Amino acid sequence: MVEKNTGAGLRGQSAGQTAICTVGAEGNSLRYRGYDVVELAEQSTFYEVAHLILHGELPTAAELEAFRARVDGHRDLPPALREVLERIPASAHPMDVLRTGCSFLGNIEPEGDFSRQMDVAERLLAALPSMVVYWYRYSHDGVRADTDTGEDTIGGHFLHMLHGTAPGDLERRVMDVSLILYAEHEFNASTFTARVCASTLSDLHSCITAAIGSLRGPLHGGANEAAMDMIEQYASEEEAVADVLRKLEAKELIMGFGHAVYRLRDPRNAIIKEWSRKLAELKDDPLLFAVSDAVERTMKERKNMFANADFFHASAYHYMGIPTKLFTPIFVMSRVTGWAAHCFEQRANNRIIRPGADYVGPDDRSYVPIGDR
Ligand SMILES: CC(=O)SCCNC(=O)CCNC(=O)[C@H](O)C(C)(C)COP(=O)(O)OP(=O)(O)OC[C@H]1O[C@@H](n2cnc3c(N)ncnc32)[C@H](O)[C@@H]1OP(=O)(O)O
Ligand SMILES: O=C([O-])CC(=O)C(=O)O
Repeated sequence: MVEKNTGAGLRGQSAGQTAICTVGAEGNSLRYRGYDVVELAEQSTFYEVAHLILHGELPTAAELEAFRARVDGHRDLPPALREVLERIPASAHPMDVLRTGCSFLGNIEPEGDFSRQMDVAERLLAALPSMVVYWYRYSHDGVRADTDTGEDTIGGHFLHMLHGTAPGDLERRVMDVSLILYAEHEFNASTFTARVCASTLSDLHSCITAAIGSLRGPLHGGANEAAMDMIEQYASEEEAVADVLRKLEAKELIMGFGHAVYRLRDPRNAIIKEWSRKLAELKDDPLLFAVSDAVERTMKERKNMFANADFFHASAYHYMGIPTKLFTPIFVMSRVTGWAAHCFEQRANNRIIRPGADYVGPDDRSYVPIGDR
């Protein structure tokens, strides 16, 4: 008989060291290279945080300008990549589009020597938003969207390309905060995927492509889309509460709740929740926020469970007119910084990642020729 695997999902086990990020000894806080994410979300910009994660330190004013100029200068897409994107149907999931786009870029702009790893990371940071919106606008509206938006933030660039007009200041700031919150999270599933790939000394495009595939699932990054699919069904708070209670009774998962490492709260939730509230006010459209709030209260009261980073991202993105299927790609646009930094860290002190396994299959037996079976 197979015994219950108490170490399932490697939960609670250390799989190595990192200097990039920690959720703290209590698993209740989040720090990027020592800086509290709450402080970063209040005071910094995503470009500063991306520099911190990729280059190890917050930039000086001159370093920030140089970094921004390098990244912004990489937004355009080569014609061969545009052709590939134009062939992908509107029915595709944009996470699959990013997976293909990232992989294709690895063919036409290969990393080659690892000394080019930072160039590749900065190129991907700039190109992924252009890639996903270029495909979206072409496949859905027949428009070849201009990658030259003149926007000086990555979130602003994404919204401008998507809607064809400059976003408002609130939307620009919400996108920047969202990208800060999603940038890095220690040994989560997609980052660990990237590190396993890096540990074979593979190229950075392969590591990031693998990580995109891992983030796509609804138990990880895909939860922001799954949360939206749920909350948009409810016409009132009462309807939301009744349906969540029914789901809990049926032992269904409520997407956007629970966490593999946090036990009391996800520190990112209160931040994005507040921005979602501000957007609801700005748009004079309180329903989705009220429904989300009711779901959060019900989960706390009935299950003692808290919302994770994904839950209020759903309403926040929706208020900014972002189609649901582009939610998880925004996570990619940010987390590419964390993934790349982890690959660099793995490469700097590498040993191939290859855990053991407890064998629970049949005892030894002899081969039986096919005619005798
Ligand atoms: C940015 C991010 O990636 S954050 C995560 C995003 N994912 C989600 O929101 C998906 C919904 N949540 C989940 O599926 C899980 O909470 C995960 C995947 C995040 C963590 O999984 P685990 O570490 O295995 O969860 P954990 O051990 O805390 O689960 C304990 C119990 O709570 C239940 N539970 C966990 N999450 C939920 C949920 N969202 N809704 C209802 N019940 C839940 C589990 O089924 C389990 O019940 P059991 O003891 O009867 O089997
Ligand atoms: O750490 C995790 O398991 C998931 C998560 O919150 C993240 O990747 O941001």
